[in-house]
Amino acid sequence: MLIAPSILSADFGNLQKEIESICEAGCDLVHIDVMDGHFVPNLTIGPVVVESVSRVSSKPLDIHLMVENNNFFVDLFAPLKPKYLSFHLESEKHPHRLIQKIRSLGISPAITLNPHTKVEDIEYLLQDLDMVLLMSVNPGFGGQRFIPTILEKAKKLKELISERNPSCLIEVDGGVSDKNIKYLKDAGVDIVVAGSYVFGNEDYKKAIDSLRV
Ligand SMILES: O=C(CO)[C@@H](O)[C@H](O)COP(=O)(O)O
Repeated sequence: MLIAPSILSADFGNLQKEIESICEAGCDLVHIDVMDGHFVPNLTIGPVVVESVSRVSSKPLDIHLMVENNNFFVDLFAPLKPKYLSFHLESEKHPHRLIQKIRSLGISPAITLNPHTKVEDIEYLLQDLDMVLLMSVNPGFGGQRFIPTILEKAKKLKELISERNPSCLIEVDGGVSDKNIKYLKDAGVDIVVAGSYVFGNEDYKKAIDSLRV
């Protein structure tokens, strides 16, 4: 299981220290939530802050766009060379085209599904994706409760992935903790995003290690 702490729950007054601490604590990716105030009712950070994060992070960036105008935001963030760049299926009319564009920029393309969206909706995109991000809360805020139906959804997705593109990874984001990590592992999840669970713990290493099942 790979662990990607979401910096949405970090102390933004001490962001450099926070990033260095999670990297030293052994995280695998640094997860960055980009929100535009339209697709979701919250606003977060832009490329200026993310560029600063990339300079102090020793781990690759995993950027999750929660925006309406995906093309505009892909152009903004691609120069920062994240490992993954994901966008929401629900906000994109031409997901296949955007996946090709992200790949052509040398970045691993990923797609995100809201809790209500069926995994079958991306069946014919799977062969072009490196990762699928399943939201286990409604996007927009940290600290929400985990939606358990995501476990069934992850299992269905795993089946589709094994038929269509076994190297595509499954990431789950929202309400992840030591209470549900075993179920996520059993459902075939490869990467978990954890915000409040990691940053709300006094010992980041202990929190990250507890998710490494
Ligand atoms: O994308 C989002 C929220 O939209 C997530 O990345 C949250 O930031 C995860 O926070 P926790 O649920 O782990 O506190």
